[in-house]
Amino acid sequence: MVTEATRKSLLKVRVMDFITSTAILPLLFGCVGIFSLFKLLQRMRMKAYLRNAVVVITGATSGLGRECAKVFYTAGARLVLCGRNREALEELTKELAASLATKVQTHKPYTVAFDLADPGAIVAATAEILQCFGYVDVLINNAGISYRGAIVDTTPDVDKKVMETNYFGPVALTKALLPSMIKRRQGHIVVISSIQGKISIPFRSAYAASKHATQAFFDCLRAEMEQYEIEVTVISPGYIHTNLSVNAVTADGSKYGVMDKTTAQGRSPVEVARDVLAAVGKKKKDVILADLLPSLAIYLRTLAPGLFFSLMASRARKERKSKNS
Ligand SMILES: NC(=O)C1=CN([C@@H]2O[C@H](COP(=O)(O)OP(=O)(O)OC[C@H]3O[C@@H](n4cnc5c(N)ncnc54)[C@H](OP(=O)(O)O)[C@@H]3O)[C@@H](O)[C@H]2O)C=CC1
Ligand SMILES: CCCCCCCCCCCCCCCC(=O)OCC(=O)COP(=O)(O)O
Repeated sequence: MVTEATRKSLLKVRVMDFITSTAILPLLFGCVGIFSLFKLLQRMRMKAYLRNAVVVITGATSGLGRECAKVFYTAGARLVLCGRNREALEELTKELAASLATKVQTHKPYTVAFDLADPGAIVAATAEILQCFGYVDVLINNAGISYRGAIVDTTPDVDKKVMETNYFGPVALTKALLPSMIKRRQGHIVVISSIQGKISIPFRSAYAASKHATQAFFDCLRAEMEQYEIEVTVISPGYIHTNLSVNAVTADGSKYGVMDKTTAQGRSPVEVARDVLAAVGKKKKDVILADLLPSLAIYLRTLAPGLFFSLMASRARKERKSKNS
C-alpha cells in the first residue's frame, strides 16, 4: 500500500527529475544571472552618474535635505548646500568633512544661504553657483514648509508664504538654472513633493495646494525638457520623522511648534534620503515613497472620488471634534 508520505516523496522525485532532465534549471540559472548582471550594471551606472556631479540641494539645514546631503556627499557628488541658516550650513559642511573616508573621492561642499521666498536672492544665488561651478548637474528642490489651519481662519499672507516657499521658489530656482542645462543638453531637476501633492487632506489647504501645483508644474517641465535630454523626477513621500510639523505655519502666521504623532511615527529621513539617491540615480520620473494606506488613497481618489471625499469629510469632523473637546 502506498502511504501519503511515499506519494509526496515520489512526487518530489518526479518534479526534480523533470527539472534536471529539461532545460528548466539552466533557464532558471540564466534568468538569475541576467537579473544580477542587470542590477550590477544599474548600480555601476548610478555611481558613475553621481560621482563628481554638481548637485544643488535646497533645505539642506535640516530633516530630509540634511540626510540627502550626507548620501550624495558619500556618493562623491560636488555639493552646493542651500538654506536660510548660514551657521547650520557651515556646521553640516564640517560634519561631512569629518565623516569617515568613503570608497569614492569626496568633495568639500559649497554653501549658499538664501530665502526661497525672495526672487532677487534666488537670481543672485544662481549666478553665484554658476560662476563657481560653471554648470549644475542635479538640482534637488527639497526645501519646504507645512501648514496647519482651517481655510476660513487662514490669512492670505499665510497662503502666499506657503506657495512662495513650496512652489514659486522652486519654480524660480529651476527656471534660473534651466538655460545652462539646455545649453549643455544635460541636467536633472528633482523635486520633493508629498503624498499631499496627489491627494488633499483637511486642514492642510495651503500645503496640499502648493504640492499639487508642484506636481503639475514639474510634470509639464518633464514633457517640455525631453527634447533636451533633461530629466525631471518628482518624489512624493509620506510622513517622515523630521521637524516639518514643528516648523509648520498656522492660520495666523505663527509657528505651530508641535511634533505631530504622524510626523514622529514617520519614516526615518536617513532611509528616505537613500530612496531619493536611488530614484535620482535610476532617473525615475515619478516616485511615491509611502506606506500602503496613503498609496491606496491615491487610487481611491481617482477610482472612487465620492468615497474618498466622504472619508476626508469624516476626517475633518473628527479633527474638529477633538480640537473642540
Ligand atoms: N516630514 C514629512 O513628513 C514630509 C516632508 N516632505 C517634504 O520634504 C521636504 C523637506 O522637509 P523636512 O525635511 O521634512 O522638513 P524640515 O522642516 O526639517 O526642513 C525644511 C527645510 O526647508 C528649508 N526652508 C524652509 N523655508 C525656507 C525658505 N523660505 N527658504 C529657503 N529654505 C527654506 C529649511 O531651511 P532653513 O530653515 O535653514 O531655511 C529646512 O532646511 C519639504 O518639501 C516637505 O514638504 C514631504 C512629505 C512628508
Ligand atoms: C482601497 C482602500 C483605500 C483606503 C484609503 C483610506 C484613506 C486613508 C486616508 C489616508 C490619508 C493619508 C494622508 C497622508 C499624508 C502624508 O503622507 O503627507 C505627507 C506630508 O507631506 C506630511 O505633511 P504634514 O504637514 O501634513 O505632516
